[in-house]
Amino acid sequence: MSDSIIEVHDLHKTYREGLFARKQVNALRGVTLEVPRGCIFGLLGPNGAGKTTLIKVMLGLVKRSSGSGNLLGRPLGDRMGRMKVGYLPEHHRFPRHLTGNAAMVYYGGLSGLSRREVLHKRPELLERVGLSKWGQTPVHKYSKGMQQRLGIAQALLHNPELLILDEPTDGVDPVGRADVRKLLKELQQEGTTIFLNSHQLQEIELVCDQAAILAAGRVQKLGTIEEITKHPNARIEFVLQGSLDDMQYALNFAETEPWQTDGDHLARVIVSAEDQNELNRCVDALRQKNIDILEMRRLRTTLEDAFLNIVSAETVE
Ligand SMILES: Nc1ncnc2c1ncn2[C@@H]1O[C@H](COP(=O)(O)OP(=O)(O)OP(=O)(O)O)[C@@H](O)[C@H]1O
Repeated sequence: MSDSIIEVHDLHKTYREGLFARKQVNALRGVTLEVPRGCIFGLLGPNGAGKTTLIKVMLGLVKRSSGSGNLLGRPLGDRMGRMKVGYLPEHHRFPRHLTGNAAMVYYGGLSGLSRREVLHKRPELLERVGLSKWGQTPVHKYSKGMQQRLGIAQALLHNPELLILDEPTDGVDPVGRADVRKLLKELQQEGTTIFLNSHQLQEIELVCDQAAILAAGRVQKLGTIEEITKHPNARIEFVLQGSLDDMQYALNFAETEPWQTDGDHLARVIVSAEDQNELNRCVDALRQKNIDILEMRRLRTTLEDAFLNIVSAETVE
């Protein structure tokens, strides 16, 4: 049996609107991806990329136009599969008059839990999300970060195997974001798989093991964060000490970016080395000239760079 918790294959979704449904929006145009059990998976994409549509199709809240897939081993939209999912929708709003405690009972009821079951689980969950002292307070007095944490607590009420969070840190300040990250890591350690849809690239980079970049309804890139941020041409940064003339002589065969030097004995230079042989050749040439290699590191692009490259390429096409 596959150990993927989500598998979707060639998913398409076309919304039809307007008079006689003449206007069509192709929100998903052949999405294929797999999410391994136990990982924190990030879905990234610009506005309108199709992220929320993908989540809704996975949950069966929106009907797909074509394609197939399964969620927790059940066909997409199947009720049994959905029962093991905790979901925090984008822009969710709690009824303003409810207290935190009452909101938990209300949402627990929507997940099919009895009041007794909710009362049993509620103290532990509110404690986990740092809201144990706020249960009696009306939700409209909560900050945005507190509301999101309460949203996560309600999504956890029925011990889901998979937690799907649509923009969980939207509008949350840096301290609140760090709290959410810590909570997600703890949940992962306890065996929960987390599917996170976020605009916050740095959040994804800090918390996710794997990610997909979605643009214009298609997966443009999929893999571990390391794979996504790997630079196509390996760039190695050297910090060198010794005679500047000798350094430049030693590396004259290599492709380098402009040198930065202190004008005396120290230099920082970035070398493009296609493979390990070329890197070894640089190191050998430097050492033959008695140059000290103080630092050597492989440069990576940030997730933001990777994202912008992919998204701008998609816009140009
Ligand atoms: N119910 C709907 N009817 C018609 N078009 C829709 C509907 N829901 C979404 N769309 C369109 O489908 C496309 C994808 O929207 P979706 O909300 O899935 O994107 P998103 O990546 O989640 O965007 P955002 O980051 O802005 O929330 C957009 O062009 C959007 O306008």
